[in-house]
Amino acid sequence: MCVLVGAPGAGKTTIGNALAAALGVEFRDTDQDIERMAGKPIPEIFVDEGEAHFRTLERAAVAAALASCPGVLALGGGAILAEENRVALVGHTVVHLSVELVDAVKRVDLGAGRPLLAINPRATLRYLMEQRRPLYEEVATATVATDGRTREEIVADILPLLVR
Ligand SMILES: Nc1ncnc2c1ncn2[C@@H]1O[C@H](COP(=O)(O)OP(=O)(O)O)[C@@H](O)[C@H]1O
Ligand SMILES: O=C(O)C1=C[C@@H](OP(=O)(O)O)[C@@H](O)[C@H](O)C1
Ligand SMILES: [Mg+2]
Repeated sequence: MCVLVGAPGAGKTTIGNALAAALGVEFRDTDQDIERMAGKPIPEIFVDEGEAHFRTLERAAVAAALASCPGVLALGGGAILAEENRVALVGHTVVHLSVELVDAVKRVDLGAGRPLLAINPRATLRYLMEQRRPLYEEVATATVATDGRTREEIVADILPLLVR
């Protein structure tokens, strides 16, 4: 199993899908699992129940996804904030998809659905990325840079990192 971590806009969901397709294995994304568990989209969970409740659902989703062992698993950008999740990742192949602020801002601008970035996405992303970078590095067994690179180039970089 390969777990993808990184900042919002790093491409975890996109690259995870492409990587799983290239390998012919199952793809899971904890954000999609959380939406299914909650029966509503992530922005609504934040509005109705708050971030703390989202993080509780996220810890359950990470534990369940790791236990079910899909071929490729994308985590939400903030999943590594919980020590419980960082501990659960030990022993797995964890790839940090790194991204600099310029590309991350461009990419998150492409889509809605990230409640933490609803207001002033650039400043918020800069803060989140500074706060979290050491945690992504702590859990990662490898880092792949995504800036200015195509999905195909990134997938090609990840494939040799996977022990079969
Ligand atoms: N390497 C890339 N180059 C250009 N755009 C990308 C790349 N990877 C992802 N994207 C785009 O960036 C946006 C965010 O990607 P997403 O996979 O949702 O990131 P994450 O799950 O890490 O937040 C999407 O619109 C996606 O199509
Ligand atoms: O950075 C975060 O705290 C979050 C990132 C999102 O996932 P992506 O990193 O896939 O955008 C999603 O889990 C939620 O909006 C919270
Ligand atoms: Mg995602």
